[in-house]
Amino acid sequence: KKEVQYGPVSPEKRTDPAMEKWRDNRFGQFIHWGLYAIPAGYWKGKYYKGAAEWLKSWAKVPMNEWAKLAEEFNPEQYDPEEWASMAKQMGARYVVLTTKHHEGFCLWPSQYTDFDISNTPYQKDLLKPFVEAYNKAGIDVYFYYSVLDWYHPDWRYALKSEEDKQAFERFKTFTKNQLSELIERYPSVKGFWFDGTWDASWKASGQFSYELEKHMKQLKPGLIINSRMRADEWGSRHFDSNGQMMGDYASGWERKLPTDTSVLHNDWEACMTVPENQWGYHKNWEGHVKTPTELIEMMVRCTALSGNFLLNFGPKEDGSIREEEQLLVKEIGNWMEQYGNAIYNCAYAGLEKQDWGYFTREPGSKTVNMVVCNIPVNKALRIQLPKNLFIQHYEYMGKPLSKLTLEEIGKNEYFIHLGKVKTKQPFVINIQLTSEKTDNGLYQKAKT
Ligand SMILES: C[C@@H]1N[C@@H](c2nc3ccccc3[nH]2)[C@H](O)[C@@H]1O
Repeated sequence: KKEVQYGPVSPEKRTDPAMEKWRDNRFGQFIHWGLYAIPAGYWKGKYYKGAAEWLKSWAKVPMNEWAKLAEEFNPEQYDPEEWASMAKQMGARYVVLTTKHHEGFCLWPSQYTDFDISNTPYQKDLLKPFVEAYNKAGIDVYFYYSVLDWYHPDWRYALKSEEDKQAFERFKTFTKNQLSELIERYPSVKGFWFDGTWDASWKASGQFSYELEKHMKQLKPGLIINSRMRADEWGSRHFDSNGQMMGDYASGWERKLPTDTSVLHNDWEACMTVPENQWGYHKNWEGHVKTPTELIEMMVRCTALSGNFLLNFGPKEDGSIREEEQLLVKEIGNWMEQYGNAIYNCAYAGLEKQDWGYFTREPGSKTVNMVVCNIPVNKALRIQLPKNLFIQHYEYMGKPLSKLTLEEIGKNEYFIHLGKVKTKQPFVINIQLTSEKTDNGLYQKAKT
């Protein structure tokens, strides 16, 4: 065990109401919006296939040229009420919006930089109406904030000289000032999603990130901060040098999902793009665009492993939402309307995973949700229960199933026979578990 002075600030599994609400939310909307939405993946007529919010880097654009984009940023179609109503329709219970991405441009009028919304034709604060609209829709607001800042003259990737160290001290003060400013200006914010914290300079600032997390939680008790914000004094990120998670939930799951129950030890969240790797708006998505069904299954997998799923949207420069994302709002929204109870407030059910899909369960409930994503060729859904549990009741809410029959096929082992099924989306079967074996003729031989 190593001596770690600047590791976790809060306990690993907070039980306060704010953290319980974070867990209950389960499904969130990520929004990446900034100057990068203007060029949208093209620079001087050339197409760049990399992530659009990184275009400055791919096209090697000098900052004084990139910063000129602020002179044309004027999102006249920006309508946060419309965004919030779409998020509500989709069933998102929280939202994470980029206040400042790696480009350093701030969507709010910051007193600590001139590279912000006040120096654009639009001028007005974008965050205030956003926070109001989403809160009014009952959706919790979180702020994404990139430590990495390509615009700020005192940003350093590494601390190689005394000059670097002095510059980075100024940069850390700037960072603390901006974060305090965001909490003070928008006090209903529920937490921060830090990014851009992989460089040596930040890894050498473990004590600072420890004290910054403490400072922010003193400014706003209950604040929720992701593990990506943190390094310890040894440069270990997300988890300190003794493996203790820093921050309030593990946020290393970017465009990838966990596959086993080892994640259960901590709260965690996976963030996901609709195309393979685009967060900011790109005019032409290349390659595979995930379908609503794929994204629904990812969300279910996260819930089944007690994690959150954060689905990304990249609004256009004018503030409008692209067609593909509008389709997701509708399709995912329909599914959540019918089956959201298998997601919200749910978590790992404690049952052995089966190939046909996922079990989810509201902690402490006797009802287990079977979210069926892959109908077996024999149309029989296998269930293996722990030895002291039995199925007392089972039902399907919704239409696609004609009838279900339950067959006991072994010790605490069952088949649910589906009969005729017609469905295009995953569906949910509820089973009631009981701890005593009731023989109410439920276990009739299956009529297959
Ligand atoms: C949530 C995502 N994190 C940013 C990002 N930058 C990266 C640089 C290297 C490897 C992964 C990265 N993810 C992406 O731009 C997006 O904001």
